[in-house]
Amino acid sequence: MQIIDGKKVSAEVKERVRQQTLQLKNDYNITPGLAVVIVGDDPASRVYVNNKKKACEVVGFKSEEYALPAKTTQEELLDLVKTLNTKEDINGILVQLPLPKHLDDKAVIEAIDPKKDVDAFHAVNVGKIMLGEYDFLPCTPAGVMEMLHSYDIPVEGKECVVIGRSNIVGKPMGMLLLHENGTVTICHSRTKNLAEVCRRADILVAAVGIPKFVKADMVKDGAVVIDVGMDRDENGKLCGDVDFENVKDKCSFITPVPGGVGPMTISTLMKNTLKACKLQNNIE
Ligand SMILES: Nc1nc2c(c(=O)[nH]1)N[C@@H](CN(C=O)c1ccc(C(=O)N[C@@H](CCC(=O)O)C(=O)O)cc1)CN2
Ligand SMILES: [Mg+2]
Repeated sequence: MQIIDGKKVSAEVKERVRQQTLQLKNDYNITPGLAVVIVGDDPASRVYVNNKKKACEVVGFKSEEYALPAKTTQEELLDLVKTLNTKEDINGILVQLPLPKHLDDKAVIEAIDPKKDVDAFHAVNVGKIMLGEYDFLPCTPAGVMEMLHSYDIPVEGKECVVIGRSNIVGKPMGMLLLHENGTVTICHSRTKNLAEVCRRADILVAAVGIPKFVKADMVKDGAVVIDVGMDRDENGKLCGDVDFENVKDKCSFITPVPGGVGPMTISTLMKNTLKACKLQNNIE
């Protein structure tokens, strides 16, 4: 059994982005810029936003934070997004989710210029992913693929089971596995015989949002288990969707929480921002 080290792979990705950013600066005197928008004071969102700004510093990007109060109106938020769409020194716009309940996240995402949508949440980018002709990939699923590549884990012809069908993770995750010729099943709360379906998986991706949901009897011997969960256990400790301690010995590879998929989400965001900058400047 091997534990997939997301921190290590993420650091490698960021180092590649840093080198390319240096090159961009040398050749064209251009520095990629990312705008990070956070509304309200959700403590987890604050941590993620800080980590994104830190990552920008590491790779040599400019970052701008727009921290808006929880009572911000839909109109105010849309106005900010529209302003950022036209800012020349901003190549990527990221609105941290979840937004406070009174705000319509769909409308906000659709207001982002697709060329600056470094989360790849906009319908135009989602459509391009479906067609396999994309500029950006959504950060978490693309981070998972990067981990599989980094550990030379083949997808072609494998039984891939994704638990969860969110627009952010489950659905695009299935699509990316399909692009690499995996045989993909997406499970959800109405799936019958879920444990049986999961036991078929050579690659099992858990993105349900329920702490320690995946138990040992749902995992085939030698499976690759990827845990996208970011949950809290009964003691309030950070854990994933996989019952790691009881599952790990059945796996060939497994991702831990923390230190697995989470850091990959942020390094993919750096890749996307660099790509957005290059595309907007007609480079490559
Ligand atoms: N606009 C977006 N909103 C959200 C996204 C997203 O990709 N775009 N994803 C998640 C949150 N998220 C990034 O925004 C994210 C979550 C977790 C991590 C991470 O590195 N986690 C660490 C543990 C951190 C901790 O101690 O709490 C780990 O797993 O090691 C990074 C990014 C929802 N919103
Ligand atoms: Mg809402």
